[in-house]
Amino acid sequence: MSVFTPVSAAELEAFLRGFDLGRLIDYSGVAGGAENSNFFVTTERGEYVLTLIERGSVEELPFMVSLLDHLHQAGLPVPYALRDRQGQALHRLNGRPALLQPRLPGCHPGEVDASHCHALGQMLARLHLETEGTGLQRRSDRGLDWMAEQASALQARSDEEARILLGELLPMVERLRARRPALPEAVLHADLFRDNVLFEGHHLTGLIDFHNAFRGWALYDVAICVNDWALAEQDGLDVRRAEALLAGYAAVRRFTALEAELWPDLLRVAALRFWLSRQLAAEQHAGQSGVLIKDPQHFRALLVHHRQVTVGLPLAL
Ligand SMILES: Nc1ncnc2c1ncn2[C@@H]1O[C@H](COP(=O)(O)OP(=O)(O)OP(=O)(O)O)[C@@H](O)[C@H]1O
Ligand SMILES: N[C@@H](CCO)C(=O)O
Repeated sequence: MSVFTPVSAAELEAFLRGFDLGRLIDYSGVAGGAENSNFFVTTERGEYVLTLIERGSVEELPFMVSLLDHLHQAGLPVPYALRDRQGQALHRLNGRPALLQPRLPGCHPGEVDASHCHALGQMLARLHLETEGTGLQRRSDRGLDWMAEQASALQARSDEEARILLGELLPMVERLRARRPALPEAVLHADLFRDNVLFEGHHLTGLIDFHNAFRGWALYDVAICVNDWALAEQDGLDVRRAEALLAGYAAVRRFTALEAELWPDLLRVAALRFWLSRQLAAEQHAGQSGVLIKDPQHFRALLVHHRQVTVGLPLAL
């Protein structure tokens, strides 16, 4: 499991006394996360998730709190920071910034089908429409500049096949950095993998883990989702699931011609970002027990497949 910072029952009871949630009944560390320490907490009033933030700067947290308040008020199924008796949303526990949020119902879909993908596409487009006009601003610490730097560094310590692949990708990253195309922008979740979405059957009940959210190209978020939700058994994309996700999205927000043109590049950029971050995490946590390491090679294989992109964006006629 991935609990980097332990919390004792006495520490949690003291923390909860600041809220109006009744007494602690039970709690347990959550095994699923790879970046933060999470605990499921049951009190006399209900079920909650306590998160201790392990990465990123504290100055960025008010952005996430405001974003989740905004989305919650707009009716999207997201968690949001519960306020204590003093009205405070952000706390500290055991030396870490801490948030307490309601626990959402549902679970991560085991087997993903086209209907899950369609629902996800619709919800992603709603997220973008709800945030495109807000003043919520945050830059990603894993944007194109970071990718260019990390891809060059990885190239220098890789085998020949990876060096060739990175050699193809770096000029594309540089082109996008130089061109800065006028793609539609919104606040992106930027990490909406299957383990950050909850379903009850085919009903989407939760989007969680907004720690990577930032303002950027909406299409990049779509690409991140397609790379995970439409992944085929053999590393390429499953066309049915990819098309269902894109159709769900396009039913709520139409794609533009420029988005259709840059779609193959955005799919590659989205895969590169997670190859690089997984590679760094794998090197950083090598040999440590109890830390969930996600496979970087998976995205490298997907990038080989993405040399030829066969799924296009649906454009309204
Ligand atoms: N509000 C919530 N409601 C229900 N379950 C939640 C909630 N927040 C977190 N979880 C559960 O805890 C797990 C880990 O949470 P989260 O994805 O936020 O952790 P993380 O370390 O930031 O993860 P990641 O691996 O995506 O970086 C989730 O997969 C989910 O099962
Ligand atoms: N969802 C990410 C981890 C968190 O950024 C991955 O699968 O690599």
